[in-house]
Amino acid sequence: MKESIVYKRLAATFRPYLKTVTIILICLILSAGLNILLPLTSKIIVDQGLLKGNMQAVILYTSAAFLIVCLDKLLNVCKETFRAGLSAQVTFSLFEKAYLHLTRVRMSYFNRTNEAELLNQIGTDVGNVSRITDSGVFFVIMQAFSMIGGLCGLLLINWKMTVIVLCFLPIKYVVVKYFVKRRKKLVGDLIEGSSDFAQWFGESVGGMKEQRMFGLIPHKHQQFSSKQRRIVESERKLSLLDAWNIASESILIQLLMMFLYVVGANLIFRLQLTVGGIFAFVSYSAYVTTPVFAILNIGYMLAEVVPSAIRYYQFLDWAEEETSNSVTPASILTEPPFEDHIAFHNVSFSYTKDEPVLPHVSFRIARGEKVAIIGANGAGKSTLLDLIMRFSQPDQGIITYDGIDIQSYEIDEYRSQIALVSQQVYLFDTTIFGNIRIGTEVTNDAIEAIIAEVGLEELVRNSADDFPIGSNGSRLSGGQRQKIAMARALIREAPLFILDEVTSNLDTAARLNVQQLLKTRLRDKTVIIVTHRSEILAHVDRVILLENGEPAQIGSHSHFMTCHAEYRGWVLGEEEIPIK
Ligand SMILES: Nc1ncnc2c1ncn2[C@@H]1O[C@H](COP(=O)(O)OP(=O)(O)OP(=O)(O)O)[C@@H](O)[C@H]1O
Repeated sequence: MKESIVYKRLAATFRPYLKTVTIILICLILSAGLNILLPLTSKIIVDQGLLKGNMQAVILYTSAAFLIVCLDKLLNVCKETFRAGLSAQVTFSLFEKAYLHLTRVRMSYFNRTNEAELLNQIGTDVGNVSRITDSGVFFVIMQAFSMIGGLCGLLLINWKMTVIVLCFLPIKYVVVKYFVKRRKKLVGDLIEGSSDFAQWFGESVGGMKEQRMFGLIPHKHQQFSSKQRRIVESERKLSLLDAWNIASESILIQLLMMFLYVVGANLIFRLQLTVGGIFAFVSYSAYVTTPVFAILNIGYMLAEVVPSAIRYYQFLDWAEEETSNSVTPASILTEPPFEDHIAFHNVSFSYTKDEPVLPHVSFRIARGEKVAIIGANGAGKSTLLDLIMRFSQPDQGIITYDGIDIQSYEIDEYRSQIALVSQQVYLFDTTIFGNIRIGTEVTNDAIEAIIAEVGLEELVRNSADDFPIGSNGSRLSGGQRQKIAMARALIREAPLFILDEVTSNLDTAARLNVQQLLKTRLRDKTVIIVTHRSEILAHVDRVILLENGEPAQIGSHSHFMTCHAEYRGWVLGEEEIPIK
């Protein structure tokens, strides 16, 4: 992304707050105007008051200077009030945009990025980008205004000395340019290192059990050291660079002062300049040099903002949103009635080019039908469900819902017609009731009825009403988590019910419960269930068999049990082996 585009987009960030920005600018202009008067009053106090013994002039002009300072400080408080508000609003809106984008990006985005990495990336980028509303930036703007006044003041006092001040500016330009270039590189390294560390950290914490089980801690510690060292080294270099930048700036300013005092003294000795004049000149020269330093230094500050802004805008632009339908917005339908069937028409899908997971899959499931999906590990069962859920999109072919391409439905309305219990359940850190109620407005009685049906009664009876289940249900067993996931799907009363390997953690009684549900609560619903369990397969209407890279085969459980040896193996392999 070009830097010019980044600057344009950063400028656009201020567009909704033009009124606030205008008030801040007015405060800055007034403040700069007042400040320009100060060296003049000092000059008059020295030349007209102190050197001529005129007490009246001293009192009058010191009072004027006092009033100017008071007014300036009041303006500063007013400006800060608006600037702090602006800064808070910009930070909020940048974060909100990023968060809302995350809620809409295609699910495949999360395969590439873990939570820790995401939080680090968005937090760093929003923090850095919102620095454009820092007081430092507005200070630079104010300095630009006072520079013009300062230059007029210098020319009024002595043009020869003004030339010295102006000759000094290119030297600082070259020095600052060098520092900006170095800083950009170091900040880029730091961002990359932090993001790499965050990704590693997220993954390491996620696999903490495995680290302990397989004795990986020394190896992980080594990785930690090298990744953290990269970050602290970049930070150390940045601090050092800052120190050199400040030192070079101070040295250059002092050098300029030295020249000004030597030349100024020469002019005073030849009576071409007054004593008050040299003091006023030195003050005005600071008005000219500080803004130029500050304006050039803004590049130094932007060196931190730009890499973050590039990454932030790339995230907004490149992570494609799932709401960007392939059909035209005008043809989007809001209410999928699901009165008839769901069908795959020659659907192909692959995660990586030329390696189709699902090639040319076609089938039709009528309303109320119970269909099982079976296949070896990696055959594409979960992928097929993701396509139905619109977490992924087919590369070829279409999926229809009542004869209409599912992409044509408004995505939230479409998903509201489906209740999914996925293979990897995610539960929120709230109560059991809170997890079951999620996203619905059901009564406690309805929840209690579902709890009885999925076999969670005992757990609920033995735990307090406000028992928090922990992050992702960490205080529950695998089977209990699966039952909660079942309950929260059942309560949605959606016409299409999808179960992905839900029996994996369930005991015999709970599996029979699922079988029972097919005949009771799910009797009129369309059910798609991924399972290898014979007690469930025996109760479905049809089975869709997926084999790696092959088109789907459709038949009944008894048909596959007689004609498909591998199928028989999967099913019988799932039967419990009796202990002799
Ligand atoms: N996000 C992904 N990116 C790349 N490849 C993937 C991704 N998810 C799954 N795959 C690959 O796609 C294939 C099908 O995976 P899928 O999870 O659909 O299989 P499955 O039949 O549900 O397997 P299982 O019985 O083990 O749950 C596998 O070979 C897997 O490696």
